[in-house]
Amino acid sequence: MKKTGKAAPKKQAAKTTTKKPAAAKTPDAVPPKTDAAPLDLATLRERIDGIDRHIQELIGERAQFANQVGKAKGKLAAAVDYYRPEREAQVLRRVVDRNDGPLNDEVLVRLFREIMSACLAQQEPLKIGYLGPEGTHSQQAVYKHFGHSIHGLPLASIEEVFQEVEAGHADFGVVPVENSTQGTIQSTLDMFLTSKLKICGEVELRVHQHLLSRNGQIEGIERVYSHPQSFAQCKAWLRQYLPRAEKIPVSSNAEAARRARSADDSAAIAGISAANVYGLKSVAGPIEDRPDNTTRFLVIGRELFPPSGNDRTSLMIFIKDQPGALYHVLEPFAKHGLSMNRIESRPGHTGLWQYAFFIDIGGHVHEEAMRRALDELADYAQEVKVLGSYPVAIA
Ligand SMILES: O=C(O)C(=O)C[C@]1(C(=O)O)C=C[C@@H](O)C=C1
Repeated sequence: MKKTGKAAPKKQAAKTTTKKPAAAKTPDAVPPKTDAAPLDLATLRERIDGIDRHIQELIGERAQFANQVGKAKGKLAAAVDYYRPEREAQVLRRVVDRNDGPLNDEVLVRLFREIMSACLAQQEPLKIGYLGPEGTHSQQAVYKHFGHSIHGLPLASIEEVFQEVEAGHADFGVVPVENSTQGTIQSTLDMFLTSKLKICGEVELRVHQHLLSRNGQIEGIERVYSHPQSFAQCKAWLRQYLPRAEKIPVSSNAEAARRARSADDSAAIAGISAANVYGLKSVAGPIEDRPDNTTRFLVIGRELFPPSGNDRTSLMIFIKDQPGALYHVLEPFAKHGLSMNRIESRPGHTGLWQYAFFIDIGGHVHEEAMRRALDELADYAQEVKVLGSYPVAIA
């Protein structure tokens, strides 16, 4: 959101107990007009100093209560046992509901996530595995979901992220599962064919790609490194501006940035955070062909968490080889008022031409409607695996 730069101060410590009208949610909402003369700079800063003192006291107080909540949970073994994604989702939804501007929902959710992240890290920071190296969009997704008070473990592959969580070396993992421009990341879905891990969260990240190079100049660029997904997201831009440059696919955008830093005639397509990590300059950006380019990531862990009130369930279903089996498998969800957001089939690795259906349904497996639907479809399914029930992504 663009700040308005208007001098009028925000209502001081406004308590908003009622839900705001929809119109007030516009990102560019300006502070209310008053007849009072604008305050001078020194007075404004004095007010800000006062508010900062107040915010700091409240954050300290909140951290103390969070610590007591931790103690009330009893003597638990590790940070992962204190983490409650369903509670975090409820806290953040309330933040969104209360938001009266001028900061937008995304900004406020980010600030509150950081506060909860710091509160939780008082016990011990969570260890989160992701597809590294540092500077990837996966790392950004980790911070968006868990805040910065965590210990990030950059790993070499999606498979390794699963392995490290399974082995208990990481508390959770964050893996990309689909992109709005490029579709499913099949290697992630395939991991669920054999993995026992549960999906315990989802993160949606607007992905902005930049062309990065050592000197920030487009002239003289002979080759471009990037992950194949990122090349595909920037196809039209590359065709227009660098049609003759060699395109070299590598394992991650961060790896592309690492290579581009060693020669002036090379560039990388990567997120802007890779520019900071690898000391590169932005030649152009954002350069993705679709401005709403978004990647959805899954948070994987070892257990299923209780409902948050607005959840999604991911299932993997093998159907019986008989007429109408897929129809009968899907019918109970419609009957019980559960909406299906996504269906995808992948070779099941169980026999020739056998397919696994990956299905996302609104609701949680601990809820009655979902339990009934799962009971009813059992007759037509060879196998049903609940991959997880988790809070729907927030802002
Ligand atoms: O409510 C809890 O169970 C807490 O531990 C507190 C808190 C928070 O800061 O609000 C911290 C970590 C949990 O993941 C959820 C919430």
